[in-house]
Amino acid sequence: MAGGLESGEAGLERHIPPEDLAEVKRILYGGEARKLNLPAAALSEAQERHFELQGYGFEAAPEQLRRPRVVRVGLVQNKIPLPTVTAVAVQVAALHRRIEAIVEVAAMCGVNIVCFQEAWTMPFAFCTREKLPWTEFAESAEDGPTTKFCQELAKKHNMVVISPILERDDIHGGTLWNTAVVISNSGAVLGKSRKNHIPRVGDFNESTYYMEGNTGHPVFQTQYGTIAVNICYGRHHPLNWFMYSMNGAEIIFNPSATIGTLSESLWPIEARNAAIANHCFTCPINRVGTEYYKNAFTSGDGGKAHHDLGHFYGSSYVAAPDGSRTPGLSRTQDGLLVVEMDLNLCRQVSDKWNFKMTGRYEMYAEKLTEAVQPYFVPNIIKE
Ligand SMILES: NC(=O)NCCC(=O)O
Repeated sequence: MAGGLESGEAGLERHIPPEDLAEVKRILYGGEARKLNLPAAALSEAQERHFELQGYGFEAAPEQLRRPRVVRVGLVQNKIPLPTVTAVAVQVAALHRRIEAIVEVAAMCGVNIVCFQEAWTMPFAFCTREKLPWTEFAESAEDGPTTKFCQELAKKHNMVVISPILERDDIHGGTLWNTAVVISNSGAVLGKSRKNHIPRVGDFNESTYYMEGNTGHPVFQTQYGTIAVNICYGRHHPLNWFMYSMNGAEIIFNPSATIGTLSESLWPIEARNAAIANHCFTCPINRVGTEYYKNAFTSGDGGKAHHDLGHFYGSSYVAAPDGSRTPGLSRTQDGLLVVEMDLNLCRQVSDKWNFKMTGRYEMYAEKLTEAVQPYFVPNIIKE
């Protein structure tokens, strides 16, 4: 349910007495995030184009030997602009136009790396279990029309673009994957990262469509920092975040599609905890709106057949390695969140808390190797 609440933060601002608000935010959010001074032209374009624009910044302490490594990321959340019965090519074109308009504003705000929501070129139709027309939205990650479109955006705006799509892998028998394509600011395709964990919960029937990813935990060395993409349900797997971090990711994006009744109470916790545990920035992004399907589907739970998966609650935010976070974008509106961060904060927090240094990885590696064997005997001490 969307309910009447625009965002959790709006609720706090409305109901917490002004004299307590700063302390409440310190306890809940690790402090009041610094507001970015975004260009007036960008704010008015966002208003004109009907999306929310918010900007925040995270600082690091000055160092003697390293210059600040300041980067601006842009997180985009959006509704599907057309009904799901519209012709596939028309829906894709409308989404391209919508994203193009938002990315133009991101460029005005000096964004260096932009990330879109999971499967951004299509409705999140995996709940239906119907193959057509949904599999027709799948494209080549290397040279499909959406990748070409994003390459143009990247070159035009000198921006790294993370484009999560439904991938059709023609060199492997047309296999489908849920894939984030990472495009350098030069316009070159740097590579791709496939979704490792596929949900088996509620109406998220994604295993009907595509396979568990086989690209591991790649990180991408960009001009602006070392980045990785942990797609949606991978958010619930601490070891998945950890593996990207082990490969050196300083920013881990988490393009998602998830609904209020299922996960809204988990949303503020999981990515934020991953930022703390791995001394990195995390950027969870969720789509917005309710998407309706012509044919009703059931949840296999004896309940009534229905035409929608539920309300995608947006609320995209950024969490920093020191545990602080930005407010979330709206629960109901399209939005662009611009966040400036000094990546030096990652090592500074690591040197303070030493989670990487104190992690007993060799002990876990040895025991995990045993635990995944079929005849593993758990270490339980009995009387
Ligand atoms: N897209 C996706 O994996 N959704 C599953 C639900 C969730 O992870 O909250």
